[in-house]
Amino acid sequence: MVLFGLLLLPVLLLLLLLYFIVRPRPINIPIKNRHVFITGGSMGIGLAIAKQAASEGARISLLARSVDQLQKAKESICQAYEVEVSIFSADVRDYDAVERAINEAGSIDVLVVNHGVYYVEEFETQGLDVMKTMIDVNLMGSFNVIKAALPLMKDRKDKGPASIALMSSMAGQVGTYGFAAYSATKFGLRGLAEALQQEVLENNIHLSLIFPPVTETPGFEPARKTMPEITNIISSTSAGMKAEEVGKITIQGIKSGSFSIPCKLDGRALAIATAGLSPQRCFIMASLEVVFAGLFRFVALLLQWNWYGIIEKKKITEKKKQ
Ligand SMILES: NC(=O)C1=CN([C@@H]2O[C@H](COP(=O)(O)OP(=O)(O)OC[C@H]3O[C@@H](n4cnc5c(N)ncnc54)[C@H](OP(=O)(O)O)[C@@H]3O)[C@@H](O)[C@H]2O)C=CC1
Ligand SMILES: CCCCCCCCCCCCCCCC(=O)[C@@H](N)CO
Repeated sequence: MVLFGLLLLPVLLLLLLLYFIVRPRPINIPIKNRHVFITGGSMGIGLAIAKQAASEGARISLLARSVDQLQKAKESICQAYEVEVSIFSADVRDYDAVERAINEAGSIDVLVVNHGVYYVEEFETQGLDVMKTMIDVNLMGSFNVIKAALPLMKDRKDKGPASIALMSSMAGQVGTYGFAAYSATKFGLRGLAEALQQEVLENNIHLSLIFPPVTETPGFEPARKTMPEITNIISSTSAGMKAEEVGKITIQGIKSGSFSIPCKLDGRALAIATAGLSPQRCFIMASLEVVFAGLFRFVALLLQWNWYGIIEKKKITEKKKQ
């Protein structure tokens, strides 16, 4: 009993301390009757996020390139929910086109920067042009969207809590074989989010980063077929998800104002292992991070041991074949 009390006391003190010091402070971001603008919202994870937001009574705007696909997405949302849906065709690499679309859409309460492309291949064979495409779309495209939206977001009428949510990936927490350029873009989004949060908190704007594992989407189909076997094995460490599940978790995470939004239990462990100096609003999660950091670092080292073993074996069998 006494021993139990002695163990419990420091945990309680830690919880109490973190309850007072976590920054930014916890926040809830309402979705109902607010304007949710989603890039890459015409299919896959983006469309799933749109449907979830629509089911909770938000006004929806979708941005992507293909007008056909946007039209289909709009129809599928309007069939299921009675909400207003606007669509905008623009390439996120074209700043002027993005700015025009966003100005037409009007002040945004929740900006979901979800668009993205992924081409999976070893660094040595992947062309620089393909790498540059990923950087231009995933990273510069995200800068373009936020740059165009921020002035309007700051000027929003209701001044209620607003959100900028960026779609990263587990490959934005762990550099993964075959994902050199892609991982770089997704790690890049984290730097952007951490820095920008410090600048826009005074405007009641709150950043989120979502870290899904492999997810069944139209875009993932071709990627699955061409990815190196080692990439397939390593990325299978975390079980795949359906776009609808990621959509639900994304909206839930945004509403609860979470900075990091992992998608499953192992994702939560990975978020703790890679917490670094990122903000944490929830004192319970903050306490878990403090207590479990060492243990999850150990698990991470075991994973690296496993992955490097797999890579070594594959390279040996490849050499034997030659
Ligand atoms: N699927 C997965 O396994 C995972 C995906 N992610 C991330 O989730 C996000 C969505 O992925 P997913 O749903 O699979 O992707 P999809 O390929 O299924 O859909 C991508 C969306 O982005 C749009 N898009 C692509 N390029 C541009 C561009 N240059 N300008 C404007 N819009 C563009 C597409 O429309 P259009 O082509 O018409 O422009 C489409 O709406 C991406 O950021 C991805 O990196 C993260 C983890 C896992
Ligand atoms: C300490 C606890 C650890 C928990 C397990 C960690 C597993 C990491 C696996 C990395 C998978 C990367 C998949 C990205 C898929 C993607 O982004 C798509 N675009 C793919 O095409």
